[in-house]
Amino acid sequence: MFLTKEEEKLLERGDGVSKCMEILVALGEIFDAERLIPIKHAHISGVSYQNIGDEGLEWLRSLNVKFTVKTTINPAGMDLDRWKEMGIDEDFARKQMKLLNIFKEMGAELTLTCTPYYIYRPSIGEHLAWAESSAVIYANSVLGARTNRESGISALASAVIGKTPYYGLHIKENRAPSILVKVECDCDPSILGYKIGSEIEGIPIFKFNRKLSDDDLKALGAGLASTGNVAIFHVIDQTPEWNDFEIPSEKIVVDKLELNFDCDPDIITLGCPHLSKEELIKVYNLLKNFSGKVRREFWIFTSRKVYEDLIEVVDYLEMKGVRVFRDTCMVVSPATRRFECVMTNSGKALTYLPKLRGVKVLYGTLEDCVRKAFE
Ligand SMILES: C/C(=C\C(=O)O)CCOP(=O)(O)O
Ligand code: SF4
Repeated sequence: MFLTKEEEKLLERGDGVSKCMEILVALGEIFDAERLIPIKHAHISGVSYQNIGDEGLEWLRSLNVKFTVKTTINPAGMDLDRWKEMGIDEDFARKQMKLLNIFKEMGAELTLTCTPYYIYRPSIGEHLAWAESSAVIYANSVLGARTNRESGISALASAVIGKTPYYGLHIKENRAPSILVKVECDCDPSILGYKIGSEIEGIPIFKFNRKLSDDDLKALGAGLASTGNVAIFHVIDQTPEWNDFEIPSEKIVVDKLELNFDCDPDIITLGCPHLSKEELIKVYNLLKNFSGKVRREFWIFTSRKVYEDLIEVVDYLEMKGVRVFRDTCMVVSPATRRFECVMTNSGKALTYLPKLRGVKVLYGTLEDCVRKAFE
């Protein structure tokens, strides 16, 4: 991969910046990138102390570097104000705060959400270096911005250098669909993504018989990326780049989805990815149909921005016994180990909770989840 004189000099410094350059050069060589390109925004995952532990914390501290572009970070392992209520112990909380202080000193905004696009909405064609697969696929598919599916470490290296190797989804022709998915059922987009992700190769373009909302597209992408190596999809008549390419001849038809999860939930959870304002209001409107408080643990996850923008809605949910947490989620928090069976409407959580937290899962639509909470 070609390096400018300035980029060569960064490699020769022998410090944390050189280590970040080495990571980008190694990536560039692996993927045969011709050069590095500047990025507007990096989003780093691997922020929960639960996921990176003491070694990750010490490596981060040893880098001793500063971010040179806008940098946001993924959820931590706890709500920074209500961690005791989540059942998090003091030792974990202390180490998580130490880790967040290192990110802050490096120049990250402590956004602690997997929905940075609700805070900074990238423009079409903008080059990013984002980790967090649900955010990556949303940026590429719904916004037409350009990022590869970065790891927490490669996103961090790009945040320091301000660049990323020019390969993959940064290049227009690599964003073309390779399979048409005709959807002939009124399927939950989250579960559609969850099922299709592992069944297809390449980039899907979907044909729906209805208009999908922004939240439907978010859920479809999160589900797709959780079970498959998909970082972009298109939807005919709906996503910004659907009409820039030929419609592929290869086609599958989806007319029904079968799931077989079964356990009695000791907690119901929503917000993987973090809920949008519209999704939080939807929960509010459903809860108004039930008298009294919920009868099971019901945890909702969203970003601080959405929480603060809808504080009256949050107050109502809390009055009904729902806990609305920020800064974290069931997948990356050790709080989840208190539970055995988690009910959720999120295809991504159905994938990651058993894998990363070792709990059983039960699928329900949003309406099923709210109803179950009162049973
Ligand atoms: C482990 C996760 C996030 C994190 O550690 O920040 C959740 C899954 O990450 P993906 O990038 O969606 O695989
Ligand atoms: S809520 Fe879901 S999408 Fe967001 S960080 Fe957690 S696992 Fe990832």
